[in-house]
Amino acid sequence: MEKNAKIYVAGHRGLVGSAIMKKLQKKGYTNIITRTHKELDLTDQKATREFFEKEKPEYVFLAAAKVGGILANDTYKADFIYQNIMIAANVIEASYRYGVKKLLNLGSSCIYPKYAKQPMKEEYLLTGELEPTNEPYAIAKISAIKMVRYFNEQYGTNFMSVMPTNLYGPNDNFNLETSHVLPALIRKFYLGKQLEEENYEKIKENIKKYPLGFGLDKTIDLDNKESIIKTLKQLGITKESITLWGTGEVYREFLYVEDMADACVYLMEKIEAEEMKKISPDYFVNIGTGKDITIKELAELIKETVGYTGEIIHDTTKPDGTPRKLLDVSKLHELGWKYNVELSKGVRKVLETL
Ligand SMILES: NC(=O)C1=CN([C@@H]2O[C@H](COP(=O)(O)OP(=O)(O)OC[C@H]3O[C@@H](n4cnc5c(N)ncnc54)[C@H](OP(=O)(O)O)[C@@H]3O)[C@@H](O)[C@H]2O)C=CC1
Ligand SMILES: C[C@H]1O[C@H](OP(=O)(O)OP(=O)(O)OC[C@H]2O[C@@H](n3cnc4c(=O)[nH]c(N)nc43)[C@H](O)[C@@H]2O)[C@@H](O)[C@@H](O)C1=O
Repeated sequence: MEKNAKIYVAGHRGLVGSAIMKKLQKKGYTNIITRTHKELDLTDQKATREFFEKEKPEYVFLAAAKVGGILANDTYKADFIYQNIMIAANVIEASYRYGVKKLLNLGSSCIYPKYAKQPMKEEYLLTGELEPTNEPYAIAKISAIKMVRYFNEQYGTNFMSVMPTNLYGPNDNFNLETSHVLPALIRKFYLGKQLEEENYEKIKENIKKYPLGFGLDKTIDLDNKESIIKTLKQLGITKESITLWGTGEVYREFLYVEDMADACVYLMEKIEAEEMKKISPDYFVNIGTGKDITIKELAELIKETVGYTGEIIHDTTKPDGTPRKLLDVSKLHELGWKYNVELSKGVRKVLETL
């Protein structure tokens, strides 16, 4: 990729998109184009084609998607399947139609079967039933992977996909209704700690910065201590305890988003679709650390890091999701890339941004 190549980062304000932007700017790329969701709704085929026709990007990072944690995926199933299929279909087809040189499509580790053998190799795709809580999202992600493959096969495009594990980092989604587990737990323990120390000003600041979700932002009175305590209690956050969803017995793997951005730029710079085809006939590679922990262990790590002294409670009325989804990252290592930021360090870096 030439330093003045025209690069389009779709989803540039999101967790991954913003990290890719920072990485590209740091590496001296000077010609990056972006559009906010408001400026360009990628579920709109006409608008997407008009954008590509006008701007003619040479390289595309497809990091725009409707994304959320287990509760959001389980609640808004139609939105997750429709919006993600449309975004992928429109961007991949327009990239072919307007001659994009190379496209990197972001999938997800939840494309693999619920009970896949661990660690999961790229070839395990579509070898078993999916995890119901995020089946819509997974189907949309699998469709995008297959679109990349079949555009390459039929039209000779140079497109490829990556399958990241659970990602976290600065600029994450901290809305306690729609977020993933890691940002949710960092925020829950952080707010619990402020309650222990009666730092109501810090709590007020945090709630002004990030929505709580569940409609609570409309009902909380930030100038009333009782209202703050009552509202946080509804979210399972008190001085005495923090409530987690599910049994806490399931395993998850976590990759710091700056590592993810580094891997995406590395692959875009160094790998062509034909090389990716040697890894998988569907032109994709897993991206992760190759290490996982239980949600219980994750909660203990975050509790320690934050310095919260209360108890941990498990609300087993909430879903666990898939029992484990550890990625086999041996192919990624063969391509010459390895993760850098350990979980304990990444958690501390996120805590600093709260
Ligand atoms: N976070 C994670 O743990 C993982 C993420 N991924 C994948 O990485 C990619 C990026 O995810 P992540 O950064 O976490 O998600 P975010 O939600 O942080 O960012 C997604 C971005 O896409 C934009 N967007 C959503 N819908 C549209 C639309 N219709 N038109 C234009 N823009 C839109 C959002 O804008 P706005 O907010 O304004 O709507 C947002 O800026 C996704 O493909 C996701 O599936 C894969 C595995 C794990
Ligand atoms: C990233 C990837 O993977 C996502 O699936 P997931 O990993 O199951 O999502 P999750 O991070 O929300 O949950 C992980 C585990 O953690 C538990 N858990 C405890 N306490 C909280 C909690 O407070 N919030 C959340 N969200 N989970 C909690 C929760 O019950 C579950 O057992 C897809 O949605 C999809 O987005 C996808 O592509």
